[in-house]
This record gives sequence, C-alpha cells and structure tokens, in this order.
Amino acid sequence: MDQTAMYKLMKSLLPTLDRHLTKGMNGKVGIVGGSKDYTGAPYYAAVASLKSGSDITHIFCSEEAAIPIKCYSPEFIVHPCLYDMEQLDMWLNAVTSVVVGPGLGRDKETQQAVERVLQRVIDNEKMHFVGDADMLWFLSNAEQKERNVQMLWKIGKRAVITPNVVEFGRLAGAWMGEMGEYDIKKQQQIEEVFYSEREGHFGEVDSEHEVVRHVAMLSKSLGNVIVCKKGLVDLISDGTTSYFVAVEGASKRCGGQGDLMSGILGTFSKYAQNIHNPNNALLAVVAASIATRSCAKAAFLKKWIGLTTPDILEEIPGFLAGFYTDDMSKL
Ligand SMILES: NC(=O)C1=CN([C@@H]2O[C@H](COP(=O)(O)OP(=O)(O)OC[C@H]3O[C@@H](n4cnc5c(N)ncnc54)[C@H](O)[C@@H]3O)[C@@H](O)[C@H]2O)[C@@H](O)CC1
Ligand SMILES: Nc1ncnc2c1ncn2[C@@H]1O[C@H](COP(=O)(O)OP(=O)(O)OP(=O)(O)O)[C@@H](O)[C@H]1O
Repeated sequence: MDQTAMYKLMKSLLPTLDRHLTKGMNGKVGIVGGSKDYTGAPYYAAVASLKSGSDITHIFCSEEAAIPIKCYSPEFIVHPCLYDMEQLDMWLNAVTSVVVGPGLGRDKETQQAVERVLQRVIDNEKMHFVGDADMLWFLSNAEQKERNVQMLWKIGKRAVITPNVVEFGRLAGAWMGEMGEYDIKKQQQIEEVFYSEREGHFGEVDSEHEVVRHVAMLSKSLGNVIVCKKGLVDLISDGTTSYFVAVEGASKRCGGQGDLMSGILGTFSKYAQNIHNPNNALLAVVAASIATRSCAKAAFLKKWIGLTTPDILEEIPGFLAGFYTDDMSKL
C-alpha cells in the first residue's frame, strides 16, 4: 500500500480542528432518500457523513420512512418532506452538500423532488451533489433521463455519481449509444488484470486506457460530472483526467457499502477545497474510495463472514484519526 501517498492525500483533505470552529463549518450534509421499502440505506449514508467529519446531517425522506429513521438515532434531523416541495426547498437551505439516491425508490412521483434538488444545486454554486443508487435510475430511465441530465450538465464537476457495475451498464446503455458498447464480463476481466498488477495502490491512469475509457466517455456524455465506477478497482474520471483506486477492500459484499461511500463523499466533497491541486474534486473522490475500502478491510478482518455495514461504519473515526496524529497536541 502507498502509505506515504495516502497519508499526504488525506492530510491535505481533512480540515484542521481547533477551538475556533463553529457548528456547520465542517459541513452540513443532506441525504435525499428513505422510502417505504428502504430505511437502512439513508441511515448508512447519514452515519457515514457524520463519522467522516460533517457537523450536521439532514435526511429528506418519505412519510413512511421518517419514524423508523428517527428511531435509529437521535443524531439526524429527519424531514418527511420528499413530496412536499415547499418544505423540501426550505430545508435545502440548511445544507452544504446533498447525497441523492440511497433508498430513494423509483416511484414516478419522486422525479419532482429530484428536479427540485438539482435546481437548488444549479442555483447555489457552493453546493455539492452526490448521486448514487436510485438517483442513477432517474439518470438512465427513458422517462426522466433527458430532463435530469440536462440539469446535471449545468452542475458539471460539482457533481459526482457513483455507479456500481450494474448501474454503470444502465447509464452506458442510456447515454453512450454505439460508442459505448459495454460488455460487463469483458470489462471485468480487464479490471481483474489491472487490479492484480496494482493491488494496494492508487494513482492517475490515462483516460484512454482500456480499463477507464468507458468511465471517461460516460463523464463526457453527462457534462463532465465526476463518475466513480465502483468495483474490484474504483475508476474515477471527469472525462479528461482519471484515477484508479486498487486499495484492498472487503472480500464480503454486504449491502450498504455503496451507501456508506456516498455519505463519506457528501462530507469530503466540501473538503476538496482544502486540496491545493487543480484536480482537487477528483482527489476528494479518490480519498472517499480509499477511506471506504480501508475501513471495509479493517472491519472484514474482524468479522469475516459476519461482516455488516455497521461494522464498517465503526471503523471510520479510527481510520481518520490516524491522520491527525501531528495535530492532537493542539486540541
Ligand atoms: N439496508 C438497505 O436499506 C439497503 C438499501 N439499498 C437500496 O436498495 C435500492 C436498490 O439498490 P440495488 O443495488 O439493489 O439495485 P440495482 O437495481 O442497481 O441492483 C440490482 C441487483 O444487481 C446486482 N448487483 C449489484 N451490484 C453488482 C455487481 N457489482 N456485480 C453483479 N451484480 C450486482 C445485485 O444482485 C442487485 O440486487 C437502492 O435504493 C439502494 O440504496 C441498498 O443500498 C442495500 C442496503
Ligand atoms: N470486489 C470488490 N472488492 C473490494 N471492494 C469492492 C469490490 N466491489 C466494490 N467494492 C468497494 O465497495 C464500495 C461499495 O461498492 P459496491 O459496488 O458494493 O456499491 P453498491 O452496490 O452501490 O452498494 P450498496 O449495497 O450500498 O447498494 C466501494 O468503495 C467499492 O470500492
């Protein structure tokens, strides 16, 4: 593992902690998700956003999901306003980044909320957008995709989307036409070889390299939003510059690891401004991927077959505290 490179990256990203901070300065994250069927996914994303540094987390969900989510933890501010546009608009003022998708569901009526959030991110140039899970459905489904992607174009690199293999296939089918002939099996073989040659490492990769070419193409098709394709190796591109993360993760694929990563990204997308590098937004995604995979590995080594996402959430503070060792005396 590139310990020194990882240390440098995380150190440059994470905010300094001192007595002059006030509540909210390290981020206020909004999770847009939580529906009749899914209450775990927004919970995982919300906990991850808090444990990775944000000061406050709001959850915008459906009525049915609100009580269960409130009962999981007193730490979130839960608004059952997914279908109440006035309330949603009002509460969106309270956040610095939004994570849209975990447990959102795919009901047609949800499109209204998706649009409202996208419009808010377009209007507020300081706001960051993370799209995962069901949000990616709204970017690839024939009925809604045109409208939503038009809006995404206006957000550009302030937006990150994090498709898994299946979600990437859907997006490629919807947006890359013939250019994007995308064979999941063949691509996975390419990734296996790439991973075995770079296991434990992360870094830049040529956007024309066969392992990342499709990811860069999808980013271009969506207005240069940052695309992070998750898998054995995470591939991250803004269409021009690309990175890989082949840091070891967990060999148990329990559900919720993607939700957890999207929550970390909700927090880290704001911290990107701390990195003095023109590719700072991409590097914040690289850092979120490294953090997710490292915590997953640490939890896996303790729990093996019994690994669940809460075990990974527990590892986040300890992992990040390691990068504050020089600063602890100042607290
Ligand atoms: N506890 C919870 O509430 C959880 C809720 N979740 C939510 O469930 C909803 C649907 O998400 P899904 O991911 O199931 O939907 P998808 O339609 O994207 O995935 C469908 C199926 O694809 C398969 N698949 C996923 N990743 C794969 C891979 N890398 N290789 C091969 N096959 C793969 C899985 O069998 C999966 O069930 C989302 O809202 C999501 O946020 C999940 O995040 C899991 C945890
Ligand atoms: N085969 C793998 N080996 C190691 N880590 C992996 C592997 N596949 C995915 N990951 C890591 O797990 C995290 C979540 O990716 P995953 O593909 O499980 O997301 P997801 O399917 O969207 O999750 P969710 O269950 O929350 O919907 C990412 O950080 C990714 O790097």
